[in-house]
Amino acid sequence: MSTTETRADQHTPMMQQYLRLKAEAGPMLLFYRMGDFYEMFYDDAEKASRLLNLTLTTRGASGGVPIRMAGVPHHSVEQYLGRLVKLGESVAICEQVGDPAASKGPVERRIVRIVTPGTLTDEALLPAKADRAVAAVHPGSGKSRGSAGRIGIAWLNLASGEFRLTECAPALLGSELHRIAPAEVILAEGQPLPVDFTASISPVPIWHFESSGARQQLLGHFGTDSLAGFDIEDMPEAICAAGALLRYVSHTQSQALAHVQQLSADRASQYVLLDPVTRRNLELTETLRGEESPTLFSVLDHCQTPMGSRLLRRWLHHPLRDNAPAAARLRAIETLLDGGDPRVLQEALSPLPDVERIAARVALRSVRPRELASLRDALALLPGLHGMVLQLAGKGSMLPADTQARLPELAAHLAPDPAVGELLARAIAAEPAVNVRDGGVLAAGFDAELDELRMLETHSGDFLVQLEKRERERTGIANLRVEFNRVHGFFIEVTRGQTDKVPDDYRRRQTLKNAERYITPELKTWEDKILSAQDRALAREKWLYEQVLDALAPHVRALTRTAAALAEIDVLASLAVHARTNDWVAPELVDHADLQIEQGRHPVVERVIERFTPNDCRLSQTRRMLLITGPNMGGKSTYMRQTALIVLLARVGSFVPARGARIGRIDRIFTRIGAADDLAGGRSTFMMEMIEAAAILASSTSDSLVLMDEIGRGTSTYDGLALAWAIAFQLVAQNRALTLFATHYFELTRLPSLRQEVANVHLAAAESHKGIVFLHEVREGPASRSYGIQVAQRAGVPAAVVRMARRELERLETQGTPAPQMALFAPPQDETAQADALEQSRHESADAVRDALDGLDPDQLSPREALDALYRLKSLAQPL
Ligand SMILES: Nc1ncnc2c1ncn2[C@@H]1O[C@H](COP(=O)(O)OP(=O)(O)OP(=O)(O)O)[C@@H](O)[C@H]1O
Repeated sequence: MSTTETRADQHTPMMQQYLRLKAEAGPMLLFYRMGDFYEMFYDDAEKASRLLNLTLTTRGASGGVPIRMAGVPHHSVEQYLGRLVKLGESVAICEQVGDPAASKGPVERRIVRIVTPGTLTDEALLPAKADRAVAAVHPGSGKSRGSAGRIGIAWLNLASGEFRLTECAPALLGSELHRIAPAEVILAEGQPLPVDFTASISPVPIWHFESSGARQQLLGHFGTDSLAGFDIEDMPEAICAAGALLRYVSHTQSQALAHVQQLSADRASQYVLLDPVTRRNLELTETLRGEESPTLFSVLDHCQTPMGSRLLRRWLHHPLRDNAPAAARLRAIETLLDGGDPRVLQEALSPLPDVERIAARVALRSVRPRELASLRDALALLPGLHGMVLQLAGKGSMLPADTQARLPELAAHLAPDPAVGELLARAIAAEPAVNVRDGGVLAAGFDAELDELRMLETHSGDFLVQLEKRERERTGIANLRVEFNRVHGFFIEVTRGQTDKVPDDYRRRQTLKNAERYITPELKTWEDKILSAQDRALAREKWLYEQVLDALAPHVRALTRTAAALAEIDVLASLAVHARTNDWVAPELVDHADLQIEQGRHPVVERVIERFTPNDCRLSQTRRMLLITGPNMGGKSTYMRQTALIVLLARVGSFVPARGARIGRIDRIFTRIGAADDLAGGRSTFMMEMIEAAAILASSTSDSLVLMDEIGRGTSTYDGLALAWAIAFQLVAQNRALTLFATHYFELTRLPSLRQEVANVHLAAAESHKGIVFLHEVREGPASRSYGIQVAQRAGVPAAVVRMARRELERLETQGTPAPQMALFAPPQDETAQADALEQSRHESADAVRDALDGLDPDQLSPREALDALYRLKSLAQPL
């Protein structure tokens, strides 16, 4: 029976309290604190026992039905929470807040924290090197002026305080979500996410997205009268999303979100657009197999701090369209390299803790004593680091003054108000305890009252020794002992044979088998004093800790800025070190969407291959497409990917693996590489290929970089060839995109004779007596042959099969090119004849379609058969 089916008055008072809290928690799991455990009941118990492999038990009964129960010990709760959020679950944590001694019924309990996959701030639950944002998506009503068809997105990274918003066309929602990569997405109830994206979905009432309420939420949080100062007024749908998001996140935290102090807009024109497929194909932060390395991020990440690693990850996913900010980063890296060895800077950064997340937890008042101690130690190191960065910036001053401003700007944030460091140095013990409740967190000398209470404790040892000595003398009992245990407190223990010597003022406290335990008025008075001193010391420490947090609160913003500067310096140093060790160069950033790469290499493959062959790549207004031919395994994909990665790195503001590079303003990078089945989505490899090609044709511009690898190979030769030809033609003639087009269809190498912006290049291979040798060199002109059979031979295909293939190839080659292909690629002057032939075949195919339709009964078809029929009809309708 589920909780809702049982009448509330059938329950014990405790269960009534539980059900009330459970109603508040809604669909989330409720962790209900009972003593040393968090218990779950009913359906929650069942679900948690399944997800966490807990033992399912029962506790009492309600209306004759046993109540199912499962629990986790409170000391290991973080570990269980970690597992649940990984599974996409949210948990409401309910604690005892009342005083057990003072309460008549069950102790008062309250939900004090809600843990959701996108609102984590606890170090134990967060990945160190990746952000975990929560986003709200608001498919606009179109009611707001000028926002028809726009989708509003807002996202918040609670562990750093970063709060942003943007708007996009519905077609770009997938790209935007993959860029932002939230762990959790908030949507209005009943509204599905209109794109394919894996995240935990949290529905909220639809009115949370309502415009004026959402604005009020934001104004209330930021304490402003208008949103004008944020420069976001042109994004009405995104403002609705931001309001709903802030409401949701505030609800999950028991504290105000004091560190969320800015709301800024991301505009589409800021970044080079990467669609989800391209992000995946280029293996920026995850390999195609879903592993963490080797990726562009894994080879570049020499960051010393987790905040640096997180920023580098963000940079790689946000290449910049404008030259100025990317150039500023480049100049900073150059300056670091000119100034000496950037590894010295890395050494100075390495002891630093995660200041960004510590600052956020200060704001959320959940910071732990040891984090404050590490913040204190970090602040003490900052003056040295500040001097070092300024000195490096000064040394590298060979460069023009305006372009190297980034380092001094960052250095300025490394000198926060000294009051913070001083406060922490005075307040926090050198090595504080893990939890404030354990005591020993505040430093000696910070508070006179605490010192006095602690003094009482310290002197208690002396007092007990004195007392024991005195009592032995007074009673003549030589083995009398004064001791303490948690249950009975202080006592004087006398062995059984000596009890007749005990004076009258001894009161019996406990009888053991061989001894009696007593208390005396003197010991009792002292015990009261000491125990209350301990309690008071703990309470005082707790209070003082809160005072320290209050005093730190106004500095959170500055600390966050310091953290951001540290992270950026860390990333710049990491890129500088990588550039120096791998012989990378600074690219020149230019305005036109041109690419000139001299002796470029693949940043990841060059790390795993002993002798990587560098290659040039030139694409410009007059040379817009390279048709790349060459044998399988010849290096076509590597060449294309390295070109895209070099462009991306340059747009990020990093050095690049090449001897020289001039990279222009690119608006988007598109890739159609490799085969990706979407069996779950019911789409075949060929279908996926065409969907991706359609997207590229629809959106690429003359400023886009397009990589097309073997388009059309997933279908019959003629279909594939025809499609590849038409797509290549369209890309160069209409889209005018900068395109690398790798193909096995030699017929395509005729395209340059029709369009002068297209050039043939090939990956060279040579045949020796041992078989084919791949040279991996890109040379002008088309490949002379495909070497498919030689590659198969090298791959270990049986000799008999290879022999048979050779014979078959010879036969095909002597037969010459089949006729339909000639017709297909006839030069444009044959257009009239072609038009007649087309007209004729149209009539024929219309008849064939009609016949086929007559034979179909839609009610009798399975979805699969319907799809097959649709394909058949489509191919019939295609004029031959
Ligand atoms: N420039 C290079 N220098 C050295 N080795 C290279 C180079 N380019 C590629 N290789 C090596 O050759 C292998 C095959 O490269 P790649 O996958 O790019 O070939 P391909 O032409 O795209 O093959 P296919 O047509 O079968 O997809 C790579 O795994 C890499 O080890």
